[in-house]
Amino acid sequence: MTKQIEFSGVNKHYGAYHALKDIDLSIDKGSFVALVGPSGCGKSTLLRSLAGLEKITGGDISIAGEVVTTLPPRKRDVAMVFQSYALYPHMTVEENLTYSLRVHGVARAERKQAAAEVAATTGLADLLHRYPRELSGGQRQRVAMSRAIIRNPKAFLFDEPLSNLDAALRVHMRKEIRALHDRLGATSVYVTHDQIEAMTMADHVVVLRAGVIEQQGRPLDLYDKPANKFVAGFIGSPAMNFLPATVTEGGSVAIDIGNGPLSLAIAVAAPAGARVLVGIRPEHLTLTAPGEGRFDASIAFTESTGSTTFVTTATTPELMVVETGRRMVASGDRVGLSFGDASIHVFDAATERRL
Ligand SMILES: Nc1ncnc2c1ncn2[C@@H]1O[C@H](COP(=O)(O)OP(=O)(O)OP(=O)(O)O)[C@@H](O)[C@H]1O
Repeated sequence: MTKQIEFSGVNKHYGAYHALKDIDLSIDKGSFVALVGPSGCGKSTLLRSLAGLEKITGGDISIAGEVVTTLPPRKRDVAMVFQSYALYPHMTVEENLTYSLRVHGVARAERKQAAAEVAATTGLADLLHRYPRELSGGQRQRVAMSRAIIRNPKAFLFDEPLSNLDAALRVHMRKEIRALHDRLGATSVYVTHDQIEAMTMADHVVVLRAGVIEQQGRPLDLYDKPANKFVAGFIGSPAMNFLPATVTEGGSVAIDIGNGPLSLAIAVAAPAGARVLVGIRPEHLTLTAPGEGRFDASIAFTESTGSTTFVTTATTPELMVVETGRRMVASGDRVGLSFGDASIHVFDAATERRL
């Protein structure tokens, strides 16, 4: 695979604040990479550093084999798509699309042709004469993308482009952006705080926390083998349950919940007596009749969306169970809980690393 973008040892300080810490990241040509993490983790800073909108304070960034660390944004040949769309309100869609071509001295006829071609790809052909205020949110987002496409950049950089849209349109636009990426054979870097968006759109997900890459990999690899408690809790919805547990003499793990210690048929590489955290995803817990599961619990409350029921147990800590379909249980009911040992994750309680 050809590398299209490389961050090597990238650091960014805002005064005394260390916003990016030794970031090493390679992005394959043609791939769709999501940068995801909680507010303030540095994902926008990383994207803006790639675009040249922030000056990094250490390390290097390359685009298509060329070191661009000291180049200004316009010389990097990347196109940024923002959440705010950043359209010119006094220009029509066509003028917005062709603005960068006009600045670069491209002739009028050629500009018109380019706008018509891109508009045909993005479904804007009938809207070229309109002004941004005459468009819906989704259409404005399409104009913003079209304006990026028309420049034929080396990479598309998206900064939370869908956050202004309602839930249904967001789901639709995710597919549209991904389809466009595939059609163009583009390289895309996409910043989002929404792990579902990252998981569903990207080939490669990079999880950031406090300026550090906590883990990167294919979406389902992060789901199946989170490297630490943070990633385990961040990827997957609703979030993974964590239970305090102790490593037993035989190298197994005993959870302390419900009716006394519950031994799991797994082996961990930690000394007997070590404190660990057992992670179980809500979708890997199932409800049974009392006495027929691994342990019993009372139900604190239930929430149903019709297709799915979220059940919270009255245990310490409380557990979230996701059941598909409707479940005829109510708060106060006594139930059993079952799970397969293969679906268990174990983390060191002190370092929070996967064992
Ligand atoms: N110009 C600045 N001066 C000082 N600190 C800054 C500046 N810009 C960002 N920061 C800080 O750097 C950290 C990373 O900011 P960044 O915008 O990259 O976060 P983010 O992960 O994109 O968050 P969000 O999802 O909230 O946008 C934050 O703690 C932020 O307060």
